[in-house]
Amino acid sequence: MTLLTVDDLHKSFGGVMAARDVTFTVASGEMLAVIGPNGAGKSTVFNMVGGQLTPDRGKVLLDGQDITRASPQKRFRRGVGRTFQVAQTFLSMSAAENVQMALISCNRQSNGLWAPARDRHRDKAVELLSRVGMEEAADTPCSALAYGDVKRVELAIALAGQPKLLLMDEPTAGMAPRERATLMDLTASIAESQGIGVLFTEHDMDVVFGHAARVLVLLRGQIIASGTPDEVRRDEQVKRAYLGDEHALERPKGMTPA
Ligand SMILES: Nc1ncnc2c1ncn2[C@@H]1O[C@H](COP(=O)(O)OP(=O)(O)OP(=O)(O)O)[C@@H](O)[C@H]1O
Repeated sequence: MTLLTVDDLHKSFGGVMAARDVTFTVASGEMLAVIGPNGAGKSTVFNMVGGQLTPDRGKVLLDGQDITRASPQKRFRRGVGRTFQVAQTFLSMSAAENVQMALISCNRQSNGLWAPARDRHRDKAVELLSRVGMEEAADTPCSALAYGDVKRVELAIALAGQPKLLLMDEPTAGMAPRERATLMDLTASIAESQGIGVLFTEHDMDVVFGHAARVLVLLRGQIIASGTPDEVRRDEQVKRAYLGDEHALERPKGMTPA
């Protein structure tokens, strides 16, 4: 079922066409990666879906509803979630407290008085942490967790908003290769089991070709290819776009075709 429809988006900054004729869809439960060399327009497209940027032309529909001009907050309420880094100031709080804060905020309750809030949504928070395999770390301060585990908490925080569509900007940046695969396997299985569409940008080609169901390639603001990881990897235009980085599109060792 089509969840997100992006239709003919255009965006320019002064003389720079950062996005043009950008059209694609994301289905429920599908992982779609947006890739391209630096400056290709990935963030621009991503931010037009998230609501941080308004397109000059074109439409963004979620579940058939036009959200092109909706604020990020309104999109969030309609089901567009986004992963955010656990803020430095929240690192001293436990994993559960971080998720509880997200639940309090989603439920639009005051979080000004922390003491009474401590128990609010505790069970739900632990349940969300269990979905990302972090139940046992519920009471551990995020500052004491390994980086990959903090990323899982961030995923639980994003899930607190019950997103239909999850936007992940460079989700594995700064992670070790094995941690990257674990996080993306987890994301893919949650997306599939809960019917969440995932749109992510990523520079790491192992993550892209190992975890995306479909890949969209941008170059100078335009989609130059889209398809399965193998289709995209074989595409001559894509190979040329990555010229000078001839190993970027190689299949990671031991991987079978997607
Ligand atoms: N706010 C802005 N003002 C002016 N130009 C911008 C702005 N945002 C993006 N651009 C330009 O638009 C083009 C696309 O940028 P964008 O950040 O979307 O690319 P990207 O693919 O995300 O790049 P990277 O991989 O380096 O993050 C670039 O030429 C960039 O310089």
